[in-house]
Amino acid sequence: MEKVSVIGAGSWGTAIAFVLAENGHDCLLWARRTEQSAEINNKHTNDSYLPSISLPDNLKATSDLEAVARHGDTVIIAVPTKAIREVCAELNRMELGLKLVVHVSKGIEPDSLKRISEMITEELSPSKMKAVVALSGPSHAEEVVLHHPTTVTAASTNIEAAEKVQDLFMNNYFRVYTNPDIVGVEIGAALKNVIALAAGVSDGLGYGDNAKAALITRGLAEISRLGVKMGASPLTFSGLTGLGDLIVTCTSVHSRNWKAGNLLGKGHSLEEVVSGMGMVIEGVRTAKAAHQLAARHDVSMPLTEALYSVLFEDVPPKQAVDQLMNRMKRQEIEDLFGTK
Ligand SMILES: NC(=O)c1ccc[n+]([C@@H]2O[C@H](COP(=O)([O-])OP(=O)(O)OC[C@H]3O[C@@H](n4cnc5c(N)ncnc54)[C@H](O)[C@@H]3O)[C@@H](O)[C@H]2O)c1
Ligand SMILES: O=P(O)(O)OC[C@H](O)CO
Repeated sequence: MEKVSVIGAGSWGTAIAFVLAENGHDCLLWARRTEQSAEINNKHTNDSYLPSISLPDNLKATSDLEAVARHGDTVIIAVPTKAIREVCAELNRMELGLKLVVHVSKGIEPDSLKRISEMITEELSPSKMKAVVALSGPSHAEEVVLHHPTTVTAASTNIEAAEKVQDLFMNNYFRVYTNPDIVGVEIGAALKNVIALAAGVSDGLGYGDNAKAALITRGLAEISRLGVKMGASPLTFSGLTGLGDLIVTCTSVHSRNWKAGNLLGKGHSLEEVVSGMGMVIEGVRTAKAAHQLAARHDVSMPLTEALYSVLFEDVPPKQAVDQLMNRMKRQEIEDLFGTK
């Protein structure tokens, strides 16, 4: 059994730590607020994020970031994308040994257009990091902690590191594959949130399953088109972190991105939706990055652009749909991996 650190006690960090502790690992979880770490240690719950769930007794938490960072040979970062650099900069100031760094976040940084593993590599000195692995896939925290069968992918150019993460997590309800294509895995993970927001908008407008199927399949086409231009393998997008995560996030009642889109489709403002959620809606910030990436790589991403116009250009959702449906005619397959 291994010592593992998890940084971030939101829904996903807690669920990840839950799996590790159930696998018998000595897992220490960092919670920002001391009341939250006390709740995890004393009551074995984290009610603000995973109500009515009993956490394993062997799962321990603290609000001392340095103690958590030092604890494990493997350090898992589970904070929203916008907090990745800040957390890594703090880790970089600490006296730590060489760590295997895993991230479980899903986003792209606007302006720099960096993927999460790129941000981590920029912020953490090589003397602190053996390798970086992205753990990603169709996985809602709420279902993992009910032991519902879940499949994810550990992605790294360092295949031994990916296999190490696979071994840490695998059990009879959490199955982990490996993939060397970390570019494809991180692009799929980030951009599915943008399409899930659009799927929520569609449902909020009262559209049905035809529209949802169109969003998933044409969303996958534009994600793949961009990803391939960025150096990803096209095959990754038909896997768990592409199609798999797109399906779950566009259709699950648990998805914060879908819920946010649904409220937008029903006429709520972005400010209302973001302030009411109380948890991260990664797709909002990623939509900005995706809009910038489409321009940088000269790739057509009509669904992403439509969602962007609803979020940031005050285009009413119904008008965005009309514009999408009235675009110039295209061929379906030729369009898939073409440049425009
Ligand atoms: N919730 C899920 O089911 C799920 C599944 C897979 C991946 N993810 C991804 O995991 C990441 C984290 O999501 P989550 O669901 O746990 O979010 P969350 O909103 O439930 O929790 C976020 C956590 O990060 C902490 N945090 C926020 N800002 C911080 C900062 N500046 N510095 C340090 N800590 C900060 C918060 O205190 C909280 O503990 C996201 O990128 C999300 O897309 C979530
Ligand atoms: O709740 P969401 O929309 O942030 O999605 C959570 C996970 O990414 C689903 O795989």
